[in-house]
Amino acid sequence: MSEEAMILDGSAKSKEIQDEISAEVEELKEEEGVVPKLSIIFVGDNPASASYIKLQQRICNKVGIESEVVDLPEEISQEDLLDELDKLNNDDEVNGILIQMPLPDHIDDDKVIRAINPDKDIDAFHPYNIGELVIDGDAYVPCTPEGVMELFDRYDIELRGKDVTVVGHSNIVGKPMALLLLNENATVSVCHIDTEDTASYTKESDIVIVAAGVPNLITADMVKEGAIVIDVGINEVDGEIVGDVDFEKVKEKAGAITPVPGGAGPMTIAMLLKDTLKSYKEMLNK
Ligand SMILES: Nc1nc(=O)c2c([nH]1)NC[C@@H]1CN(c3ccc(C(=O)N[C@@H](CCC(=O)O)C(=O)O)cc3)C=[N+]21
Repeated sequence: MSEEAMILDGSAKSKEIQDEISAEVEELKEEEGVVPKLSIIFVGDNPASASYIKLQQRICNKVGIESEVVDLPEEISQEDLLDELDKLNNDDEVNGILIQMPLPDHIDDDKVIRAINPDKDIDAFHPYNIGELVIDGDAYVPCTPEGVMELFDRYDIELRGKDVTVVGHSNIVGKPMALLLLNENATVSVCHIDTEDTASYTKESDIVIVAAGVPNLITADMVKEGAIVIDVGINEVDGEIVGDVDFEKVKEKAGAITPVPGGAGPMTIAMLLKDTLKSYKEMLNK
């Protein structure tokens, strides 16, 4: 029998990054007298969003980044939401803007996304930032795939020439993930809901990255011996948080694997902080 997979510890790496950011914020605060600020737009009262926002605010607080939640009622009109967004777009004290998803059904997500000031769009929802990613430019990258790349970097995992399969093709995870990997010269396949035989791709891959939102989607028979498996799924099953990978079985076969919780999630939050700090530094230089 093969050895168990190495656990890629997103929580530990996230703490490492938080310490680095905290030190830099402390230094900048002394020089500038102000700290970076993140504004979170929260429409409605989805409990999952509320708890995620609390987590973000706790970690912002820990590293010395100011955070505010702009709490808006579920029934807010599109126009009023755009007005609130515009206030943040034009507020010199606001460095990062995060629009908590999902938005209510009567709001046109696309209109809202296109209205974010791209310079403050730390989630990289705006087409400007996505376009820069396509040409490997210097702009914001969606936090979750950015966090996965940071995890590869901090574990010295080489991507050049590797066969990688991304399962899931959302605008905020799967697609930008594939572009980031391609920019590092990995050979990338993207599987999704209409892929006929996802296993035929994952079985041949050195690295499998899953962001589908389906518990136990990836089973041990679907991964190559020694492969690296990154689980981006966050699902609630019987009151517990689980990913998209059958973790217990897959870890017997994989070479390295991220746990849920404690894997991609904490890396996402670390990138949120990193990008808010980046915006702050860029706004100082303008
Ligand atoms: N505009 C926008 N940007 C987002 O980035 C965004 C969003 N909307 N809407 C909701 C999802 C969800 N999401 C999570 C990120 C990290 C954890 C995380 O760190 N979770 C911990 C577990 C926390 C627990 O146990 O409750 C972990 O994985 O270890 C969770 C959820 C970001 N999202």
